[in-house]
Amino acid sequence: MKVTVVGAGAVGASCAEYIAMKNFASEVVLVDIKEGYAEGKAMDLMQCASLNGFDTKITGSTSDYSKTAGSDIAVITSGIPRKPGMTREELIGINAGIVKSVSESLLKESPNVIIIVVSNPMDTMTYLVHKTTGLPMNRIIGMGGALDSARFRYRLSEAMDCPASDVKGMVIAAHSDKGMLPLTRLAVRNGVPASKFISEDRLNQVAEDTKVGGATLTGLLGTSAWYAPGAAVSTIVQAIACDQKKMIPCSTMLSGQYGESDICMGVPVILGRNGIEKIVEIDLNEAEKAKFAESAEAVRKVNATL
Ligand SMILES: NC(=O)c1ccc[n+]([C@@H]2O[C@H](COP(=O)([O-])OP(=O)(O)OC[C@H]3O[C@@H](n4cnc5c(N)ncnc54)[C@H](O)[C@@H]3O)[C@@H](O)[C@H]2O)c1
Ligand SMILES: O=C(O)C[C@H](O)C(=O)O
Repeated sequence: MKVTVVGAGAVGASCAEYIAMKNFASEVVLVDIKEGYAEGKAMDLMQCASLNGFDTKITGSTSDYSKTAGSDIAVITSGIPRKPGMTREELIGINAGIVKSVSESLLKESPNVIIIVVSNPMDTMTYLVHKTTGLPMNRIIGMGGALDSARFRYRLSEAMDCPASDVKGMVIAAHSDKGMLPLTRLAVRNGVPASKFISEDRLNQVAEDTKVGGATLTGLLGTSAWYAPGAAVSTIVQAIACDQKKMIPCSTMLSGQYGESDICMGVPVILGRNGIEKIVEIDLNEAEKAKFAESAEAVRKVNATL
C-alpha cells in the first residue's frame, strides 16, 4: 500500500507520522514545493522508526511526482492555513490553484489513486477536485467530519466528565465555523443518550464549542491545528487501506442524498478498499434538516466563487 501526502507542513507531516505509527502502509511519499523540505521531514520521521517500531518507508520529494507513481491513496494538504480572525473560506484564492494543479499531477502518475482532500475551504476544494479530475465519487473524499466528530467527542467527554472512549457522536454538514451540524440528539455515552447526563443548555454549549473548534485552536496556536487533523486523516487512510468498512462522516459529492445535489458536504459514509462505498442516509428531524440545508446554501455560495 503506497500513500502519497502532498504538503509536508504541519498537517502533512503529522498525517505521515500517524500513518507510519499505525504500521499498515508499506510506503509513504511526502511531496512539497519547498526545496528539500519533504526530504527533511521524511528523514526526521524515518529516524523515529527504530524508536517507535514501525516498518513503513517514508521518502520525500521536492515537486517530483514521478516518485509518487502507483500510489493507492493520496492526501492533499498543500496550501495555506488560516491565521487568527480568518475564516477557512478566505483561503480559497490561494488554495484553489494549488489543489487543482496538485490533483492533476497526482492523477498523471497514479491513475487509480483515491484522493483525500484536506486543504481548506475543504468542502469547496473537494468539489474542485471533482470538477478538475472527473473521477468517480467514491475516489474523492473530503476530510472534515472525522476531525469535527473527534472534537465533538472531546467536548462531550469534558461535559460528561468521562473518557472520550466512552462517547460516540458525529458531526455532519459543512466543515465551517457556522455550517457544522453536531448531532447532539444522537450522541451517546456507552449507548445511553448524552441528554441523560447533561442538560440541554450544556449540550447546546458543547455543539457551539465544537463548531468553533478549529478557530479556537487557531487563536491559541497562531495557525491552525495539526495533531488531530493528522490523526483524523490517518484513520481514513487506514479504513481504506485495510478495507475496514468503517462509518465516518466525510465530504462527498451528493446526488440527491439529504436533499442536495452537485455539492460536496459532510455525511456519514462507509469507507473500504474502494474509497466511499456507500453514503448512509440517517433520518434527520425537521430542525436538523433545516440546518443542513442552510449549511449547503453557504457552501454553494463559496463554490460559486471558484
Ligand atoms: N480539512 C481539515 O480538517 C483541515 C485540518 C487542518 C488543516 N487544514 C488545512 O490544511 C492545509 C495545510 O495546513 P498546514 O497547517 O499543514 O499548513 P502548512 O503551511 O504547515 O503546510 C502546507 C504545506 O503545503 C506546501 N505547499 C504549498 N503549495 C504547494 C504545492 N503546490 N505543492 C506541494 N506543496 C505545497 C507548503 O510549502 C507547506 O509546507 C491548510 O489549507 C489548512 O487550512 C484542513
Ligand atoms: O480551522 C482550520 O482552519 C483548520 C482546520 O479546518 C481545522 O478544523 O482544524
